[in-house]
Amino acid sequence: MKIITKIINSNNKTMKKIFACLSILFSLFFLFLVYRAYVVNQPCKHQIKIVESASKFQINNEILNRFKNSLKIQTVSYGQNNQNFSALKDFISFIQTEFSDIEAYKYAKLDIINNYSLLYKIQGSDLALKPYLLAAHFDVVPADGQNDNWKFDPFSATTDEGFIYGRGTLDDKSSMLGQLEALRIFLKKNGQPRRTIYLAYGHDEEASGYQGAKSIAKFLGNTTLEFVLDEGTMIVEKVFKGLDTPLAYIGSTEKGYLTVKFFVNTTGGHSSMPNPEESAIFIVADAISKMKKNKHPSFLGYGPETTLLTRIATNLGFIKRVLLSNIWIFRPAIEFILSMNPTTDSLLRTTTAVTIVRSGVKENVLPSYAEFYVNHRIHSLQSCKEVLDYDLAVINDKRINYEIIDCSEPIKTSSIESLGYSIIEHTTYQIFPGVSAVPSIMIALTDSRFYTNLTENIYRYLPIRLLNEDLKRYHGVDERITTQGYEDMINFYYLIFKNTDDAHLDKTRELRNEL
Ligand SMILES: CCCCCCCC/C=C\CCCCCCCC(=O)N[C@@H](Cc1ccccc1)C(=O)O
Ligand SMILES: [Zn+2]
Ligand SMILES: [Zn+2]
Repeated sequence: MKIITKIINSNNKTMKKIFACLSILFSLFFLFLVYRAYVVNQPCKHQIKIVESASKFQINNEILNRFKNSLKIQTVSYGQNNQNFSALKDFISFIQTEFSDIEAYKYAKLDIINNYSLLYKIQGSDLALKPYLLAAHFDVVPADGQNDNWKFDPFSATTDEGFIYGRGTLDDKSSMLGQLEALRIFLKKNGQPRRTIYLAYGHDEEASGYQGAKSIAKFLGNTTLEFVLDEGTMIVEKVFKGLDTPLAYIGSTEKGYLTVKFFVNTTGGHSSMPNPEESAIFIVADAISKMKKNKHPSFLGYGPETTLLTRIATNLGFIKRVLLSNIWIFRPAIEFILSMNPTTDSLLRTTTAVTIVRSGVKENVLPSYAEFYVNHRIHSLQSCKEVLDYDLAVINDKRINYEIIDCSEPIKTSSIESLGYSIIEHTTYQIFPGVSAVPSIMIALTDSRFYTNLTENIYRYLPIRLLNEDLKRYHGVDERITTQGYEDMINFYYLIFKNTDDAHLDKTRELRNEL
């Protein structure tokens, strides 16, 4: 300020002219940034929710108890080919008993794929319309981690203050049971659908999906689908400060996946004569520390997160809207801010999580072996190989070996102009008025990755409203869903069946015009 005052008060006309020109240029540039934020970056038609909300069904105790009973069956996956197979069989019997009417429906067929996965097909009346597929899975992650102190037994399906607590309430039994309840209502009210429906329920999604969804995809062979809707991101409030509008994040792309085991063999010995340079544990600890300090690079401004953040900008206040509408110039500042929140940081880059560390056999023995597992979620602009090469460069220690445990390349981004996206968006506005939909990045893997040969239109989206702090309940403690949330889910899937049946390709634009 002192410099500006000095220039204004000085007799130096040249300085004054330069200052005046710079002030004009800065003002024009600022106006340009504001123009881009408020004129160029408009809430696109997708985000204008003028859709009438639909009449909703009330769920009764029978439907609620059926869902709760499904949660009590402990269909736990511990790893590939390491599952509670008897519980999976019990669950399949439960579903076949509780939804025997669907299986018996004259246009319905149920195939049990690879012994444990389920594929329902409801034959549509209009063979000119492409079928579509709703996916879910009924296996769950364990709920007995060392520090898992649940409020209630994770498999008791206890109801408390409007919430149903249990492993699988969010991930992913609610969508499976919700779809089946909605289908039962749809068939009763409307009879045979026009468009063929597939319901694909995997039994090992939490153990990679290689036995379940991958086998379902193989069974479907050359079937061409209009779209796939699987579990995924959801309606989340307050993902970051200043974002008060609840946004429906419809995952139109999915990050890749790479798990690498790094390990070292050294000489062991008596712990009374330790050599730090030869310590297997120190060697892996140094490697882990290097990985912590060297996150994978941010791709902000180059990947699908750019579209997402630019759309989010239209729901923010002035400063944040100007910032996020001009990522090209404010990239470093935006990166710094988004990197501080694990959820938003996961949009920017390939994430690195050290999830297992093993070494040692006895407290007075120097271990001769140590290993650690790194789980990466790969940004859509990277590949498994690039991520591994970066890890090896960061570790930079020839003593450390590696083994690739699992790898899945990022999935191609699906169009948001498709019938499938339009219907998911439209249905969201019908069930969740006041919500704005944005195409998002599915930061975890879903079974839908196995369906890329059946359609390009794959969306990962769970129709549930959560608060940001609820996200840690996924695979975490006190996973829960409100009874209202489960009711909304059933109504959402009912309208998916109805809207998909009413809309056909040339109606996409009509649907769009309604938005
Ligand atoms: C500003 C943008 C914010 C975005 C908000 C949405 C944030 C979403 C947060 C969490 C996503 C919930 C994930 C729900 C589905 C999880 C599916 C899952 O658990 N998949 C497993 C599959 C797998 C893969 C390999 C081995 C075993 C299992 C996974 O990804 O770990
Ligand atoms: Zn899941
Ligand atoms: Zn999961």
